[in-house]
Formats: sequence, C-alpha cells, structure tokens
Amino acid sequence: MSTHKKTMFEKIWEQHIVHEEPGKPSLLYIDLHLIHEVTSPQAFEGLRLAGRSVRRPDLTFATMDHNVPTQNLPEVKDPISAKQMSTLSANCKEFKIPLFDLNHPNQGIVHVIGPELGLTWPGKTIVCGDSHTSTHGAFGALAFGIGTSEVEHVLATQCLPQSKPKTMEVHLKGALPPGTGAKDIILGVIAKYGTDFATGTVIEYTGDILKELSMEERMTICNMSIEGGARAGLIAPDETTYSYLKGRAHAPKADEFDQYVERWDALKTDPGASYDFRVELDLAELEPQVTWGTSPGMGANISSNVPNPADFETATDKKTVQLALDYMGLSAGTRISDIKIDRVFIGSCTNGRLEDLRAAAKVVNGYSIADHVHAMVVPGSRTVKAQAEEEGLDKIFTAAGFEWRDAGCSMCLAMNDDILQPGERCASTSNRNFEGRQGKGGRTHLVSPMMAAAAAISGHFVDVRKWDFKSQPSDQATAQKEAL
Ligand SMILES: CC(C)[C@H](C(=O)O)[C@@H](O)C(=O)O
Ligand code: SF4
Repeated sequence: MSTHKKTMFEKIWEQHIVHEEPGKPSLLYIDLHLIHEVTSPQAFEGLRLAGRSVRRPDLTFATMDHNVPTQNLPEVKDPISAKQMSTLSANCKEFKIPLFDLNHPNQGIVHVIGPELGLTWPGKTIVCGDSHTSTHGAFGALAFGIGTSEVEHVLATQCLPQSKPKTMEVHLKGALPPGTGAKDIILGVIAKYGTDFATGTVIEYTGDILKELSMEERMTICNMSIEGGARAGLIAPDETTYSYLKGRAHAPKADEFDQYVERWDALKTDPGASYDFRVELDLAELEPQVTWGTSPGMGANISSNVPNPADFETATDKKTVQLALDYMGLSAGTRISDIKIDRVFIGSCTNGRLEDLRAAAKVVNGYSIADHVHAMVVPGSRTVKAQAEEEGLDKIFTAAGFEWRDAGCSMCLAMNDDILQPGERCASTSNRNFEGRQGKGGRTHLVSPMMAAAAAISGHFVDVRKWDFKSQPSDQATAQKEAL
C-alpha cells in the first residue's frame, strides 16, 4: 500500500483523470460546467461549425450576469448586451441547456448561483469561462476558469486537457481581530505577497480560523485567489459546508447525503502531506484593508497612509507606484482615512451575497449616506435579493439613500450601464481595481462590505473597528426578551 500522503488537490485531481500519457497534459473529467453570455458565444459557434452536440447538457448550466442592466428590467437598451443575451438564450435552447435568464427567479452572477442552487459540491471539478470560478473552491471543489476554446472543448466532450498545477499552502495564523473579515484576509494576503505569488498554483487555505468562517466568507477568500495569480483556491469541507449544502435544489438527496459526507471527509489533505510552496498571514496584525492603487496587491491598512514611491526599492517599483498614484489622483502620505469617495458599489461575486449585505446593512442602519455620495447595492442573485427583502435589508439601504438594484455583475466591470465617470472615486466590494475596470478613468478602491457601507455614510474611508453601530431591529428584540 502506498504511504504517499496526499493533499486535497491531489486526491480530487486523481479521481478525475480520464487519460494520461507521460509528458502530456492529463485529460480530466469535468463534473460541472457553468456558462455565461460573455465567453460562450464563440464556443457554441465552434460546436455548430463542427456539427457537434453538447455531451452533457445535464451537467451544464447557464446564467446571464455581466451584461444585465440592474434597473428598469426587462428593457435592455445597450444593443451589444441585448445581442449577447439573446445569443445565449438561442444557444441554450438549441443545445438543451438549462438557462437562468432575465425572467428566471434564480438568475444571478454565475459564482453566486452555483453554490446557492447546490450545484457546487466538495470534490467536484468545476469550470467556467470566467476567472473567478475559483470561488467554488470554498466547498473543496477543484474549480478554475477556462478560455473560450476550452469552453468549447468541455461542451463537446465534458473533459479538459490540463497540466498538473503545483500546490501552495496559504496558512492563516491565529484569530480574526474585531472589525476585520474575509475580504480583509484576502486583500491582506495579496497586499503582503503580491499579485503573482501564487502564479499557476492551486492554493489550499489552512488555519483554525477557517472553521469559524461561514461559506460566504470562505467564498470571498477563494474568489480572489486568482488575484494572487492562482488557478484555484481550496478550503477543506466541514460541517459548515455540509449544512450549507444540505437541502439545496441540486444537492445530493437526503437519503444519500451521509454517504457523500463520508467521501467528502476523505478528500481532506492527509496530515503530513506537503505542498510545493507555503506562505503565512498572521491575522493578529490584520487591519481593515483599502487598496490605493491599480492592482489588488496595492493595498494598505486603514490606519496607514498612501505610500511614497521613493520608499520602494527598485526603479521599476517606484515608477509603477507613481503611475498608480497619478491614475488614482492620490498624493503620497495622505491618510487612507482621509481619502474622499464619490461612489459606493456593494455587490459582485466577491461580496454580493446575503451575509455581505447583512454586514453592510448593520453599519448603515440608522444613518444616511453623505450628501455628495452616490451609492448602490446590487445583490449577487435574485435569490439574494428576495432573501434580503424578506429581512428588510432593502429598507435599511434605501432609507439611508442607497439605490437597491437587480442582480448582476453591475459595476464590478464596465460591461453594462453601471459605470464610473472619468475621475470618479469608488469604494467597491468587488475584486479588481485595474485602470478603467469600472469605467474609463474611474478610480476603484477595493474594500469589504463593512468598509464600503461606512465610507458611503462618512464620505471617506473610516476605521470600521470604531464604528458606532446604532441598535439593530434584531438587537432590540433580544434586549426586550432579556428584559422580561
Ligand atoms: C468577462 C469575464 C471573462 C471576466 C473574467 O474572466 O473574470 C470577468 O468576469 C471579470 O471579472 O473580469
Ligand atoms: S461579478 Fe465581477 S468578478 Fe464576478 S464574474 Fe462578474 S464581472 Fe467577473
């Protein structure tokens, strides 16, 4: 018997090898293929030209997200957006693929609805023509983004040739300080190690803190693995994973669930198994994070200042930082908490889930947004929207002056009507702050939902560790109960 100790990644990888030849990529079986309107049209066109069908339409699910207008539905003014969505509809109809379109109650961002519908399981291989497919790794699934030609390959064969990536352990040491959360963890990791520290690897996050994190928080972390260069991010499944999944529409049925749990438990990395690389973040030092530059790695603590290019070592770094500050309209030495913002975007596949909206609403409750700020909340899916409305979160946001929108990628990227104007500065819960990402000339600061909410109210970034929370409706109910 082999004594080789295996990581979770190796186990999932081995279970999915369909064919292997020395010196060649392995052919992997794909358990779940998610598609959206942006990266699928050419893939379907390729299938048609080759006269092929979709091998497993039952393992393929489509949604509309990137181009979706988030208000005044069902009207789609932009002709390119309308075309992409009608093309997806026609393709799904022709190839018999289930589609969550603008009329469907389950429509939403692809990485929000997969888990929500119970399609994302531990141990699955999951692909999508979208880099943030890494989100699904929060369940212990090997999930990665693929290109359009690969989308075509998976549609046609349900398999994908892949070279075996190396593994990286990202160890999260200690406990989360008050006022910090999952978004600060991943922004903190990338600020510390850069946007290429994990290039081409599959990350596994480890550390006791993970047990305490909800699935939503785990998804936020895995989502941004790609911003550190990784192909995928993994978190070992546990009771939190299983209870999230149980009972969802596409989860294993109740009578089979325990058998699956046994299999999923066995996927965990063997004690003593080794990774190719390892980095560590000491959470004791973690503060609420705000990015100041034009890459997710240009991040800083809320208590710090905008860096000075002169303090960087190499000429290249000095230049890169100066260019970023020029684009961002920031001067070295400015306190991060003095940076004034014009816009706030709460949403995206990083932070557009119910728990994110709850965290933001808790900050917002009882306040109004600053006069000069234009703020919006865009739920990641229609389900999230409906649940949030059931809890009255929409009322908290609208009473404070936020716009309450329909589900989609929205201002995460400038592919729909929600865009920044040149020079506008935005506190955004999304995952990318590249030049022009939210609109030409727009300036993006990546932050947590709490920070975005607090910035909307204050008009600038603030130390959310000191936020004065007004009492919550639920707190009041508890206080009344306790008084009786
Ligand atoms: C449009 C799509 C291909 C893209 C991605 O792959 O990530 C988008 O979702 C993004 O976040 O930039
Ligand atoms: S929300 Fe943003 S990051 Fe996520 S899939 Fe949409 S565009 Fe990409």
